[in-house]
Amino acid sequence: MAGLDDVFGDLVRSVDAVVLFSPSGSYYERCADLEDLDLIVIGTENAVGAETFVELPLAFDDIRERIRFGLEGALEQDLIEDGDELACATSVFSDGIDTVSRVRADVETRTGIYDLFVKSRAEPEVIKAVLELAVELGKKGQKGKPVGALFVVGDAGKVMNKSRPLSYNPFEKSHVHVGDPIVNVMLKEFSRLDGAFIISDAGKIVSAYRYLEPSAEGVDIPKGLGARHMAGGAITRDTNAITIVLSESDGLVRAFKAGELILEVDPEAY
Ligand SMILES: Nc1ncnc2c1ncn2[C@@H]1O[C@H](COP(=O)(O)OP(=O)(O)OP(=O)(O)O)[C@@H](O)[C@H]1O
Ligand SMILES: [Mn+2]
Repeated sequence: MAGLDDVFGDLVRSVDAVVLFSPSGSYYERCADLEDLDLIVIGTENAVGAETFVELPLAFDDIRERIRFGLEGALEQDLIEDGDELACATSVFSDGIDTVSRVRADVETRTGIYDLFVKSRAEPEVIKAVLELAVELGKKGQKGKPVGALFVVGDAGKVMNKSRPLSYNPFEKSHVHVGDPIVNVMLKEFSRLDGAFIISDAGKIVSAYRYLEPSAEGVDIPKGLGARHMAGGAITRDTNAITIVLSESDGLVRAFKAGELILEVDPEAY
């Protein structure tokens, strides 16, 4: 007679590594005792002090995104290899780990999402802060109305050369940075007006109200989107900046790098 282990055991049979997403301390301890198995912890912070850790810039509500991002990071850090079979344990319904997925590491399906944070010119914390701001802005809108915004992050000198002012720059003589709560309020306020925000590698707000004039050819953008996304994509081919774009029309937040659409998230899902 077959037991449950015979059926579900296949999920974890002869995997190359166990990947724990934000485990509790006791869960991690239990797994650390498993013999002959590589153990990788992935999460927004290394709360259990794991030896082998991959940082997530966001908690990623969508499980597939969470696992995909985490595994891209693990591949990037050479913790796993193409073709490795992995037992990924994460929480879906509760706070604790309640789900195991068997996933095959595949370099072909790499989206560049990990690259976006870790291998861009701008600091990962700056990109993370701008992404969080765009998600927050997308969630709440501006006084209840949907709002669009375009943030160009990194390589600011070159971006300034490929853009022109639409209005006076309220950040002209200031030395303020993204992530600072007061600055975030200001950015939200200014997002009602036209143009792009230009942010330096270190997160300094260089300018608001910039009209981007990239010389790069148009890039592929999803149907229904227009000039904001086209310019936002193209400037990343022209410069080493990345862009984070909140769409007023469909409410999604997108990130572009090197002319490619890398990330698409629904603010409502966070
Ligand atoms: N080249 C540009 N540089 C900076 N901002 C731009 C540029 N082109 C358009 N925008 C801004 O984007 C706004 C919306 O333009 P448009 O509707 O064509 O873009 P979109 O890609 O469809 O974005 P959305 O989904 O938010 O409507 C414009 O009002 C303007 O503020
Ligand atoms: Mn539009």
